[in-house]
Amino acid sequence: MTIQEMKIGDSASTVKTIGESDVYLFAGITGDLNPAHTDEVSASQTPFGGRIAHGILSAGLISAVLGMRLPGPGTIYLGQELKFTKPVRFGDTVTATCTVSELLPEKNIVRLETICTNQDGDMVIKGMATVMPPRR
Ligand SMILES: C/C=C/C(=O)SCCNC(=O)CCNC(=O)[C@H](O)C(C)(C)COP(=O)(O)OP(=O)(O)OC[C@H]1O[C@@H](n2cnc3c(N)ncnc32)[C@H](O)[C@@H]1OP(=O)(O)O
Repeated sequence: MTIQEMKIGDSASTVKTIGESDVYLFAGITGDLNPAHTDEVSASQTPFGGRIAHGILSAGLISAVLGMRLPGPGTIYLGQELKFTKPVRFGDTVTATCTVSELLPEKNIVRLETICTNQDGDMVIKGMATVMPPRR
């Protein structure tokens, strides 16, 4: 979508269950082998009581919404604020939702509220994205 086709309140989502294989693939791709994600014995001694997903793996679903749905293909990601408010555990189903909150047509820039929730409706990530939508 171009900025002219978007309006405040427009929203899009994607859903994914985050499995152990997703976490291990992400660890391998990024080199982030933090025991919080990869060592059940060590992670069982943390306040979370077991392994949790990388926060930025779940946040990647926000990028998927922006690049594939709203605004969609051709979007340039300019910035992202994130707060990780609850852990994502192996097997959790995360829904990432992006909602248009500000349109700056003179700069071709859009700001969107970005929220991820789990299958219980708990917010696991909240933040704001800044993007440049395709011009046509
Ligand atoms: C290197 C990479 C590692 C990873 O990827 S780890 C995976 C990603 N991270 C997570 O999954 C963390 C998810 N977040 C949580 O589970 C919870 O969140 C916490 C356990 C960290 C804290 O929760 P609680 O113990 O209930 O504390 P509270 O009462 O919510 O907050 C206490 C103070 O801490 C501030 N705070 C809490 N979370 C955040 C955050 N995400 N960003 C910034 N500040 C935070 C609050 O404001 C507050 O402060 P005030 O008492 O002054 O109001």
